[in-house]
Amino acid sequence: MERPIKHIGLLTSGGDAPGMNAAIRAVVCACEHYNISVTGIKAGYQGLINGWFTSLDSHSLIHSLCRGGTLLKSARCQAFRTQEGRAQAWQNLQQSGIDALVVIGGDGSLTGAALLEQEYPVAVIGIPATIDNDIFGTDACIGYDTATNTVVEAIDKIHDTAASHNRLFFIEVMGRNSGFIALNAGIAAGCSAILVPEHYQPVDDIIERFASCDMAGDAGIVIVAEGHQNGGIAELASITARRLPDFDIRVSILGHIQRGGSPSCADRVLAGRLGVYAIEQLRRGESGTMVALQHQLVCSLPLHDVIQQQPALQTEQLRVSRILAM
Ligand SMILES: Nc1ncnc2c1ncn2[C@@H]1O[C@H](COP(=O)(O)OP(=O)(O)O)[C@@H](O)[C@H]1O
Ligand SMILES: O=P(O)(O)OC[C@H]1O[C@](O)(COP(=O)(O)O)[C@@H](O)[C@@H]1O
Ligand SMILES: [Mg+2]
Repeated sequence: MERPIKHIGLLTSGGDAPGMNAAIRAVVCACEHYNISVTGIKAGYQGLINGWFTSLDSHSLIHSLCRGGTLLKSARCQAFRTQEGRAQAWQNLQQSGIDALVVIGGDGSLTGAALLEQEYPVAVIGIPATIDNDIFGTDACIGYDTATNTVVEAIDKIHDTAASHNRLFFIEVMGRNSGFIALNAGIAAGCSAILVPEHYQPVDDIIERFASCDMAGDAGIVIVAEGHQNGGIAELASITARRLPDFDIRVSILGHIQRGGSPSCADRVLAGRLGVYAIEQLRRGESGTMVALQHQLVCSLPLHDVIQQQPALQTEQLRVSRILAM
């Protein structure tokens, strides 16, 4: 039984991710298709609390598909973590006549969405978007494919100079608590070693790996997720330098270039499919769920299941990464 959703609110929250604009566009196009009006909420939950609302239509989103970042802007908002903050958010939704909220964001944003849905009578649906790819229940999050490609391109370039100078590079990539970027970019860029937060690998393993290679005359790249468990990347490099004095070692932190840029084809298509499906699920009366991709098909699952679990790195991929490391 379809329920009459007439007016939705839409926001992007947490770290921006390439493809968020494509998701905004998909939601707006689906709403126009199904005669639902859309209010854009600026700067995530901060704008929801402060009432930073704006109208959105598909004409205002021409050319947005190829742009990184988010036209709605994003934020990390402490106030939404409090009951008072969420009460204010609910009041603003009610005053604007919004009967469903679509949240595009990462694991934190989806946690906030689940709480709001639990506490107040408003339909809420989540769309997974984070370069970290650390959301349970979906094969991919919007932004991850683009970010990983950005990392691979950057490492390929560093590899050129590393090889020319016979240097060993430690390259830090994003991933506060998750190693998806490091693992997959590490495989794709042919890194010598991959350090991820999920699996502790002692520094000794890295040192042993290079010491046994007689590497003073060759290049090597160690890719390190920022959340890895061996201290900072600078410390990692300096321990290695002390133990392998013949090696010419450099550190490179890729930083926020990983979050920007035009979204890949895969991210645009994912955003399009999930955006449309989110509106169709709301029309079917669904709430408190996240739309997802599983085995190449769109589906949805309860937000509570999503936020209580962490997606695991596949052991098969870890094994492959070790076999392919040179
Ligand atoms: N436990 C929580 N309760 C309520 N709101 C939360 C919670 N965790 C995160 N949020 C909200 O979601 C926002 C984005 O979360 P964050 O973890 O920074 O990014 P992401 O959604 O990309 O993982 C936070 O700034 C906060 O407003
Ligand atoms: O830009 P900020 O606020 O410093 O955040 C950096 C963090 O955001 C991310 O890029 C994305 O994380 P979220 O999707 O959880 O926001 C992390 O990889 C990184 O640790
Ligand atoms: Mg997150």
